[in-house]
Amino acid sequence: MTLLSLAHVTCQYAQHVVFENLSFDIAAGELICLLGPSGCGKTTALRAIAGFEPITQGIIRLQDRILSKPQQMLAPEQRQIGMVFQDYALFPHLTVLDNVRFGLRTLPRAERLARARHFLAVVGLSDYAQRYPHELSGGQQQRVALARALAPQPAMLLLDEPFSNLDVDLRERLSVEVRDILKNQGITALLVTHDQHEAFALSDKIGVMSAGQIVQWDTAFTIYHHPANRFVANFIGQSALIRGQRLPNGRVMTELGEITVAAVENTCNGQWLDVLIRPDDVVIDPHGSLHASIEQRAFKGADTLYTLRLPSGDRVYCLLPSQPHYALNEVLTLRLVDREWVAFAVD
Ligand SMILES: Nc1ncnc2c1ncn2[C@@H]1O[C@H](COP(=O)(O)OP(=O)(O)OP(=O)(O)O)[C@@H](O)[C@H]1O
Repeated sequence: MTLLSLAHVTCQYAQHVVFENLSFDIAAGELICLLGPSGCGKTTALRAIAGFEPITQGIIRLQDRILSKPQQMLAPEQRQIGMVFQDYALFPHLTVLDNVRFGLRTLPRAERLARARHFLAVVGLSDYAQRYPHELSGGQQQRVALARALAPQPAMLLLDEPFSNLDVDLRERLSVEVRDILKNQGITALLVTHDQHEAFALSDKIGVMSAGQIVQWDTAFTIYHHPANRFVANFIGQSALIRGQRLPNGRVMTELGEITVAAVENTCNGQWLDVLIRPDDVVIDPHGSLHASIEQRAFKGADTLYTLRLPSGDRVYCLLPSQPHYALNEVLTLRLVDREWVAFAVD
C-alpha cells in the first residue's frame, strides 16, 4: 500500500528550478534512501515533503491526505511526519527524557512519561534519561533525536543526513542499528544522504538522484551490480570500464576475454562498448588466463583494494582478503567471475 506519493512535483528557489516532474511512491513500512551528489536536490525534496518548501507543480500525498500542491501547504506540524536532522537539533537545556517528551504535549502527563521512557528504551538509552545532550556522544545524541521523532508515532519519518557528523565506523554501525529499530517499529522512512554505505546499510531501496532527477530506483544490490547508466556506475562503488567490441554471436570481445553482456539498447555487430568491472568481479585463480600487475593497493582491514594494470595499460580494481598481502608490481593471475556483464554503448 502506498503511503507517500510524489506526483510530477516541481520545486524551485525563485527562478532556480531544483527539480521538476519528480515522481515516486513509498509503500508503508519501506525504508527508502535518496542518494546523490551534493546539490542534486535531495534535501529540497525532503524539505518539500516535510512542509518547509512550497511546490510549484504536482502534488504530494500521504495516504489520502494532500500535503502539498501549488499554493497549498499543510503546516509541517500537521503532516504527521517526524524529522531527524544532521545536527540532532536537541534542546541543550532539557534532559534526554524531556527532549523526548517535548513533542508529546497534547498527551496526559502520565502517558507522556510512559511514551518517552518507552522510546528511550527502544533506542537503548533508558539509563541516560536524566543526562543533558552535552553529556552524550554524537551517536547517543542522534539516538535521542530518533526517540524524540518516533515518540509522537508519526505516519512516517524523514532523516536528513542523520549520521554525517559521526565517524565512519560509528556511522555504519548506527545505520544498521537504526534500520533494526525502524523495522521493529514498522516505521516508513525516507533518508537522504550522499554516503552510499549509509544508504546500503539502511534502506530497502535507493533512489539515485542526479541533477534533480531520479535516475534509478532499486535495491542496493541491483544498483551496484546493474547500474542503469554510466552516472550510477561511477557514482556507486568502485568501477572500471573496459572497452570491448560486439561480435556476430552477440557476445563482446574484451581484453579480459569474450563475455556475455546484458542487452544494451541500439547496438549492432562491431559496436564498441564499455563493460563495467567491479572490484569483486575479479578473483585470483592460478589457472586463470588474465595477468595484471599491482599498481596501487589500499589496505582496508579485512580486505585490500588493489588497482591492477592490464597489459594494454587499462586498469581494473580487485578486492581481496587482506591476507596474503601482495606486493606492488607483483603480477597476479586472475579470472573474471561468471556473470552477465553490464555494458554501456560508446558514442
Ligand atoms: N534556500 C535556497 N535558496 C536558493 N537555492 C537553494 C537553497 N537551498 C538549496 N538551493 C540550491 O538548490 C540546489 C539543490 O540543493 P539541495 O540542498 O536540495 O541539494 P542536496 O542534494 O541536498 O545537496 P547536499 O548533499 O549538499 O545537501 C542546489 O543548487 C542549491 O544551491
